[in-house]
Amino acid sequence: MKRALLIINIGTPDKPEKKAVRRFLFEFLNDRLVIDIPWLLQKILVNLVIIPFRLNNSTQLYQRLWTKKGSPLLYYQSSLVNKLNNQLKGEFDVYSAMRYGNPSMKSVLKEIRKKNYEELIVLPHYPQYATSTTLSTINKVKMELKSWKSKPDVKYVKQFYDHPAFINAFVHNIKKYNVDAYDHVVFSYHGLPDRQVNKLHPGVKSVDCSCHIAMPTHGGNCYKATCYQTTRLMAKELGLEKARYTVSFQSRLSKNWLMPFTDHVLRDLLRQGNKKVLVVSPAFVTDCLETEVEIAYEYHKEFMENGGEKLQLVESLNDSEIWVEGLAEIVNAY
Ligand SMILES: C=CC1=C(C)c2cc3[nH]c(cc4nc(cc5[nH]c(cc1n2)c(C)c5CCC(=O)O)C(CCC(=O)O)=C4C)c(C)c3C=C
Ligand SMILES: [Fe+2]
Ligand SMILES: [Fe+2]
Repeated sequence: MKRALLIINIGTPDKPEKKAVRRFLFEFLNDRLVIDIPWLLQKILVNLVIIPFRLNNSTQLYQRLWTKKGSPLLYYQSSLVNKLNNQLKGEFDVYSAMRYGNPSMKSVLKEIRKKNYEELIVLPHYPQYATSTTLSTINKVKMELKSWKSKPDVKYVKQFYDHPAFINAFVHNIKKYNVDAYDHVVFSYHGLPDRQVNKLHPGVKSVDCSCHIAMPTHGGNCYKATCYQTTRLMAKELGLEKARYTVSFQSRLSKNWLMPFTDHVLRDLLRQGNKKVLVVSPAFVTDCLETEVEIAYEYHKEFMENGGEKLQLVESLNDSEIWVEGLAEIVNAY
């Protein structure tokens, strides 16, 4: 059977320059599932407030992130897809696209369409489901497919936050560091507005729910619950006691996002005398602005300037052999 696998991540600007960053932020933040407020308010807030006020700072952050090979998110995913193409030869043709920016979903799906595949597996490259990432990606695929006369059988990998292949691959990276040599481990996830998490809590607000204690019955779709579950599974594999780690959320755009915030947690840890901290970021399968700049540069700088001795980020799965094999295992089950 002719099968295609399409791996989609969030995207990155074409260049670390104002014009390209503005174009990227414009497409990203005008998504109705990302800034999920009334239409007119979104247009005013995004285009007259958030983008104008963020642009200089975001461009500087992207300049710090950029390497000779470009943006890590893009080159790691391209390299991963090349390796997967070799690994899955004869079973799948593997493609890479970005939800915002390039390679665009539209252009890659156009290429896929020409090949008349019988089956298409779509894998939004996010371990934990969220409406602003996973659902937005799935909706965009569905929208593009609407105009196809002959459609393949499409399957969506909704999330893989608890898949042993994902957990083991991250644990493999964590074990490259001597966890016992650190005073504390922080599992830092990308944050979400409380509002988006609340929508998945019928009658209960995310601040009052118990998703951080155990997977609730509605847990499959709850980003907060799946972040905590990913952490528990990794901690179990590492033999890490509860008192030795903390879950936190980073990259907030405003207040009323999931708490506790990573920068606050790091400050508190330091105040309590934890001078050596290991940071794991399992919401990202690829290193990107949020890991390389926010954690490894900004949080690192603050931590060290305030008396910390070591703040070590565990590298993400990127294009590692263990993740190539892990993804092959995940998609082969579909
Ligand atoms: C788990 C993955 C992600 C979730 C959930 C997510 C939600 C989310 N993000 C924003 C706003 C921004 N995110 C930005 C960068 C960015 N976000 C993710 C992943 C998730 N976002 C990644 C991998 C990246 C980095 C991309 C790269 O090029 O390396 C940015 C741009 C940078 C900046 O200006 O800070 C914004 C803005 C919202 C509003 C949101 C949920 C509502
Ligand atoms: Fe983000
Ligand atoms: Fe929940």
